Amino acid sequence: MVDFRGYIVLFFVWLVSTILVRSIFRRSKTTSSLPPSPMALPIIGHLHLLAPIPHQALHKLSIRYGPLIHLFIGSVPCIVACSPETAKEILKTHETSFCDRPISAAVDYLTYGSADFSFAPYGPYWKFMKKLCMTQLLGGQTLNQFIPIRSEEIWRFMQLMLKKAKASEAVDVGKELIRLTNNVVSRMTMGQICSINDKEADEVRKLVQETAELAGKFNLQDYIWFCKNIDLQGFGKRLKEVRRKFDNMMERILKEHQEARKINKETGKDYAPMDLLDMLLDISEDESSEIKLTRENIKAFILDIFAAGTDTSAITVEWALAELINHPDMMKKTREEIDSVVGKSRLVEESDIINLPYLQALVKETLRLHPTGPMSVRESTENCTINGYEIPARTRVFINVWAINRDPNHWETPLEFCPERFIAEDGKSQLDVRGQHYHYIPFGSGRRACPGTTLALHMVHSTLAAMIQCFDWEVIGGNGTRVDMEEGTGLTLPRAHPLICVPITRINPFPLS
Ligand code: HEM
Repeated sequence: MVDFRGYIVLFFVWLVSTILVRSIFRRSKTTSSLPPSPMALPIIGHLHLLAPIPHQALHKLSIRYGPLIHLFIGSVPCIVACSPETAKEILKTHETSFCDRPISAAVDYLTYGSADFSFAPYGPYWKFMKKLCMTQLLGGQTLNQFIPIRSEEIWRFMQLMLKKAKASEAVDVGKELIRLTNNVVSRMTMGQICSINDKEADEVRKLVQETAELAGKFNLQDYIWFCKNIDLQGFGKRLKEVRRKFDNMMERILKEHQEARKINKETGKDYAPMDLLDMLLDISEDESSEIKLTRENIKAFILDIFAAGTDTSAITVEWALAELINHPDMMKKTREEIDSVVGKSRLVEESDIINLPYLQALVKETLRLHPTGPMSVRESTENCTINGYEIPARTRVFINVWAINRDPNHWETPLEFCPERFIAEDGKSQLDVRGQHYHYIPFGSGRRACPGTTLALHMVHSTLAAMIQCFDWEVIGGNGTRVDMEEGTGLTLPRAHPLICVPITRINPFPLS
């Protein structure tokens, strides 16, 4: 027994001294040329400084330590860029050194060994998929082909709101919006399946939510070197279960698609791809394709689109509505604009958006203060010098989009919600969202910027416009009129408290239905 205790004491002495030697060695080897850094703790590094909401905590640190900070999350070296100037250095001047994304154990497992697009290293496969996204999968022609899907789903959502309004029932706005965007993405990627069957749609939604949660969870195995092979938090079992369910669903849908394609071929019917899965299957069967898409690539790509494309757009609409409820003058102005362009006898459509500059400015201002990708994460692929500091290869890079979008050196009264800042003198909406201006990068910037920007803007504008055109929104809870704007925790900047409202019908553009 005494011997055993002795071994335990020896083990702890060894552990503590190893940690100290590692941290001293790490410091003396690197501190001179790295960006400023707060004091780190052994083992966890600066992890304790990131709570409760990382982008907010990092913003506070940057006020004290400057726009480029060096941190250790556990034993992983990181830098954080919190100003437009440092973001430009990383995203433009030295772009090619920062085109990779770090891959966690959970992401690697969920994406079939990083067979996806969002986390693929910057190389031939990523370039092939990016081109495909921009020209086919998420390109203008495909998005036009799917206009009926988006209008039908908005129509279904509005019918539900009408029903709630009639019964004076409260709605969890965010939850219903996620249902809407999930239906749109499901139908675009895999066809009718999910929208016909509500139970199936709910299952997909739960699966996507759990995937996002697991991918975003802090996993000790990724950050603490001696936990690398120990699953102390028990994530392994949950990951296996989620991937098993997702894989079963995808295999079933893939088989259905393949059978339908076979019948089409046999009967010699005219064939046009119906959804993204069809397009991906076409490419995977194309012998002359420069890259052969595997079944894993296809499944992982679909997962990417769900994970990146559903919550982000839904939560943006929820934040925009919350801001409008708190700013009745802006609600009135947006409504007047919609009424004057669209009238009161039909529902606003995607094609109207171009004529609604105030609505566009409103969405831009929402994306400035509430960017649903609050931090863009990259990894350096080679040694690089930024602002005179040496950034070693394999350093994790956080671009704090949330902090940059409210930088007081670039924005007047940055914390105020003011869509007018996006209206040019000629009355048109100004300042593009696509990463050309480094003080406003809600969709990131450069080669790895968001490929879903156009789809997201279509969804956000038309859903929000329809909600404003047809309903007043009476807030339940809080003080009854003002909505609490506290941020919650999560990868996509969710609200801390759900937005619960009773819709009150203002105009009903579906009188006969
Ligand atoms: C309001 C909605 C959205 C916001 C705010 C948003 C924001 C972002 C941001 C900040 C990034 C990282 C960019 C970078 O590293 O520079 C990103 C990447 C990405 N987004 Fe979006 N996004 C939205 C909607 C969508 C939609 C609708 C889709 C697809 C259907 C999508 C697909 C992706 C993909 C695949 C990536 C990874 C790209 C790559 O690694 O090359 N996003 N998004």
